[in-house]
Amino acid sequence: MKVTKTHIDGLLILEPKVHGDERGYFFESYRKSTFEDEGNAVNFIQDNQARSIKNVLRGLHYQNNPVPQCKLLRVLEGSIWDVAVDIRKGSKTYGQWYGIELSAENKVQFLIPHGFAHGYAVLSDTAEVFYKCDNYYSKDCEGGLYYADPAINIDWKIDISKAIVSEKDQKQPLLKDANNLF
Ligand SMILES: Cc1cn([C@H]2C[C@H](O)[C@@H](COP(=O)(O)OP(=O)(O)O[C@H]3O[C@@H](C)C(=O)[C@@H](O)[C@H]3O)O2)c(=O)[nH]c1=O
Repeated sequence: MKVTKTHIDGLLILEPKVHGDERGYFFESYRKSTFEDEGNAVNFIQDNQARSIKNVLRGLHYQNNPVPQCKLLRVLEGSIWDVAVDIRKGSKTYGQWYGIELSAENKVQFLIPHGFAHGYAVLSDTAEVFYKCDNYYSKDCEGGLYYADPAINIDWKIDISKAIVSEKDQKQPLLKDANNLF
């Protein structure tokens, strides 16, 4: 697994070594020691899978303390533009976002630690997204930010006027009004 750091501390890009042959391919999709080697030991305890159609935009979401979630994202079918926003108060990159295309074809994975809001937009006709989490889902601790907050100014790589967004996500607060950040 090739691990690349981004300019935002803690966000990692992972690229598995794919062994191709006449049968198809094989790769290790998860190896715990990868994160230990990075000094970032994570104990994943929940897996999620979501299917979406083109232009669906999910997010921005995070979970508050005491159950923050570290997420390891990958795409099983199609492609998405995956975005993490640094919401760690005091971080030198607070309020900044990082985006990366994850697809079934490129097999890239994205590690989003505690202290980030996360969302993605679907670029392909359909996309099947799979992610591991290090804490269980807690409805009571859900937090969110408005995906089109001008202060964050995310380029979602889709026509935002065509974005398909849940009712909940249309009403998420702006970063300046969110009072439960990290
Ligand atoms: C996230 C989650 C949702 N649910 C339920 C709640 C609800 O009835 C239904 C759909 O939930 P949502 O609308 O919140 O699903 P979704 O908008 O896909 O939420 C996800 O968005 C991405 C961007 C993330 O980062 C994830 O952590 C998660 O928040 O599934 C669970 O049972 N377990 C879970 O872990």
